[in-house]
Amino acid sequence: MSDKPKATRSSTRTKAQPAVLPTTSRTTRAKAATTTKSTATAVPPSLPPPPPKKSAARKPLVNRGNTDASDPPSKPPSKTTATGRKGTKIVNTFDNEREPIMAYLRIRPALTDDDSTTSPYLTPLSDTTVRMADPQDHQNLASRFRSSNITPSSTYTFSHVFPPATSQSDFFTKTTLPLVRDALEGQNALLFTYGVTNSGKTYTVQGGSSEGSAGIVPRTLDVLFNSIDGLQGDSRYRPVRLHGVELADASDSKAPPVAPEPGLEGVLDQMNSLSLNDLDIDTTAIKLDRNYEYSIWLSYAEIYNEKVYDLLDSVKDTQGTRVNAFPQSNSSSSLVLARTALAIKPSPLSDSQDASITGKYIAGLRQFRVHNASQAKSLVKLGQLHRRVFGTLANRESSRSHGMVVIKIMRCHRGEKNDPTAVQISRLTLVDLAGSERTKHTHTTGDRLKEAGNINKSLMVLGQCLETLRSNQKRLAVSLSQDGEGKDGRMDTRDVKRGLAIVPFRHSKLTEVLMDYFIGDGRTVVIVNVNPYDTGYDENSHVMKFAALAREVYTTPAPAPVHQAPVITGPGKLQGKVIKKLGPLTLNDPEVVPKPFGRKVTLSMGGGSSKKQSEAVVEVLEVDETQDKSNTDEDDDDDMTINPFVDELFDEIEYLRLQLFEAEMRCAIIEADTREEVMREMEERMANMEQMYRKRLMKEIEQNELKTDAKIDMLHQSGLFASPVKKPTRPIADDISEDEEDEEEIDRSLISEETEEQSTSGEEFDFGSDQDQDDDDSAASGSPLSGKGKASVRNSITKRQSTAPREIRESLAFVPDAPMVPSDTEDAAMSDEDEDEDEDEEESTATISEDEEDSEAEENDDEDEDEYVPDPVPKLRTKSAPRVSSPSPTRKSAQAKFLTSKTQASALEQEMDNMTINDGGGAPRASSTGAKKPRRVLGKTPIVTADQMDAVAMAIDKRIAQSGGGANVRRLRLS
Ligand SMILES: Nc1ncnc2c1ncn2[C@@H]1O[C@H](COP(=O)(O)OP(=O)(O)OP(=O)(O)O)[C@@H](O)[C@H]1O
Repeated sequence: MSDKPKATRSSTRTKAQPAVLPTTSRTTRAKAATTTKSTATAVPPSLPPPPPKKSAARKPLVNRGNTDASDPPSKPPSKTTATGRKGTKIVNTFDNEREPIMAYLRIRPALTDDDSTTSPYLTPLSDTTVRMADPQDHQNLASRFRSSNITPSSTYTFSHVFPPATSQSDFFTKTTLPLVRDALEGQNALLFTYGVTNSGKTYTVQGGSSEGSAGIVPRTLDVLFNSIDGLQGDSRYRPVRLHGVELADASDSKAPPVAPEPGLEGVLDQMNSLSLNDLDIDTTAIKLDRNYEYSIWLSYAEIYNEKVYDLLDSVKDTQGTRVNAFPQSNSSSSLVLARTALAIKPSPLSDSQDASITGKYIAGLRQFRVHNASQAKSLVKLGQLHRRVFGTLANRESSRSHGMVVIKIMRCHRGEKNDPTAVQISRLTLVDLAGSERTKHTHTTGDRLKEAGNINKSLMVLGQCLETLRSNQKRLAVSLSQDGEGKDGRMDTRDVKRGLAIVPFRHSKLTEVLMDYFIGDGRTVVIVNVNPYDTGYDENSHVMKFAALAREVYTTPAPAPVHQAPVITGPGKLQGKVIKKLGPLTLNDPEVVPKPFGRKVTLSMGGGSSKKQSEAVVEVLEVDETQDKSNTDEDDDDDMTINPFVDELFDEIEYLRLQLFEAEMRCAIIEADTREEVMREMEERMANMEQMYRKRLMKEIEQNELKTDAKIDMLHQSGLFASPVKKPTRPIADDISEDEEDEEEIDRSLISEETEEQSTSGEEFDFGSDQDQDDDDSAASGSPLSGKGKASVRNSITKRQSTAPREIRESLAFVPDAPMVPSDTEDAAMSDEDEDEDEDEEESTATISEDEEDSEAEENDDEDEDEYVPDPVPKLRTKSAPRVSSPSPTRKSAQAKFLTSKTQASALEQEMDNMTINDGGGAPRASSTGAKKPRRVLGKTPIVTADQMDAVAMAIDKRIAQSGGGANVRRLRLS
């Protein structure tokens, strides 16, 4: 009797939320990756864990080989202590049992040519870390403006990373074999795959069709039956509900319906090749205590559209008759298949010793005792077929249902075969989750976000549950460490637990069914499947985050419960209950069939090289679970424990949560739309700006052309082109610039014209005459420059404005206002003006600010531009044209400047009058550069040498400098 398995559930297992020390290493990102590297090498997580101690009352498993090295070091198996803030030792009775959820990453290999040419966005960095970088980050505009918080590159840490080349056998050995061992030794275990569509979840769980590709489920069955070979007993009991056992009846000894119904088999066999490879057998065997007898029970459920269905139930028509003949394509009527959803119920208190165990079971889920692996695999195969018919045909592209293979292992000591309290039942649940993607191959941000609304509710709630569990565990650990102070290490966790958040297991069928695993009824493993060639970078980022979250949740692996007092249910009662649930359906009975939901699916068959393809239409009726009135007393008791107010609150929370989710989705969609709109608008604006600048450029080019034309016209009008002068005939001084040449050309031509005019009028104009003559002329005309010759010079000077140095133009051509336009008389008068007034004017000129000068320069520039279109010559003479302008400070200073300029001009004229220009034979009167040869001789035109021109320029400069306007001129020159 010493080996008799006791009711081993320790009191600590009753804690709903296992405590956990605040973890210092968040395992998600690179930071964690770097901190965990050293420990990861110490305990390679890839190694299979060492076999646990064989014991009926199993010790909690800690420090297992597959424990993530990045997690805080596990406590010793004995009572552990935590140190409070002031060093008080706190007894933490949970620490020795807790264990993080294991998360393994499996990277799918490249399957198509497209895949192999694309570079994967997932790079394994080590055995435990991967780097994920968005391949389109630099090209994709949407990713640049991504509205979500998804980063373009991240490093994630897992319990172990399996590269694409990992074989199915290797993967099974490192991830699932430890769980199979646990289950055989009486411990519950859960494994589920998580990933987007096409990432390899089904391949991982069920396997492929090639040799060696058998997945986790068939290998698990192989290992189980290899291990219990010779240890199978003929127990009088069978498992019921979650933890309970009851007396078996005669039907249990019958072979399970391992083959699909005849009619369906014919169709389905041809639809697709089945994934389970019967020839692919795993030969691994686990050494077990041979004092025990074992029996294996199998059930297969599906959660589809938030309803739970039994995949091992016979396919029936609406009359409840088993389908034996499948309609062919030529059949006039389509077959209507019906199935009823099963209810999820709380596990009765009588099934377990501990009232706080709040697990739930699928009421009415059929389970079959299987005697060998082949039988078991056939059942799984049948379930797969039913899943295809009822589930995935609604969406051929992807599995949208969660497939759940539940294997129950019942063991009892050989010496206590008839003692129901000695029976121990453990569960191993293998789940192939539906694709977690929010969308499939949608390329635009808006569409992708819109499809995000279709996220599978079950998976979302699963994530929420893990999140809540994690935060609760952290809070609990912190509270425990604080409460322990000053209490001699004793603590009461009840108060602490009252403040914890409610884990929303009830919000989805998936989490309801699996909840007992998360609250400490077994070990949990998450397998994350990723297809690194898929375009769903964002979706895969969510998957990675889910895995990271899962790794921060601690579960409490513990021995499966032994029922306290077996409910010996008579076969009739049990059978009747099952028959009531699975029996014939009558559509007229509203109680039995509350809300039938129908959909049509078309099955194709044949179509091979030799066979003709045919189709059959099957109408599937899915019925909600019945409100079973025939609950046992235990069930009723359990239902009573559910507080309706809490139920209401849950509903309210669920409603609010959905609303929040919808609102967030709407926000995200609006944000994405707005971003797109703004982008479009920006692009439009940029295009418009480009067009506008192009137009402006063209306009400027046109204007420049016009200016050039105007210049040419000027030159024409000045007679330069009319009486072309051959350049080679005149000597050109090397240091004379092009502009100066032009000016001189104009001057000479004007002087020539003037001289001709003089000669024709008989009037001799002598540049070399004395000052008296000039004075006479001045007196005759009332102005020193009134003579024709002077006028000519003046014209010449005016002409020079267009090409002369800027300062000269400034000083000579500036015409601020019409009333101030100088006439020759005014010039003379101005020259006689009061000296004080002149000084004032000069002063005001000197105080012209830089800005004003600039603005004036701009004005002058504008005026210059104006002068070119379309008749330049009159424009040059617009000095006398009246201008209307309102006086302004700028204008005033401009006027002052004009007066200065005018003074300068008068002085210049005077200077020029005083100059004596020698004839061709004479030497220049003033020459700073020495004597130079006359440039040319034009008829009777007096010859002006270069030296004379230089002398004139120098004189102008000098004069301007003397008159005080030099500062402005110099500034202008500088500008
Ligand atoms: N490790 C692997 N080695 C070889 N082929 C693989 C591997 N993983 C997946 N595949 C192949 O990739 C394809 C998609 O895999 P699978 O159907 O398992 O994806 P899934 O995630 O289950 O998709 P869904 O969610 O739509 O059911 C299949 O053809 C499968 O054979």
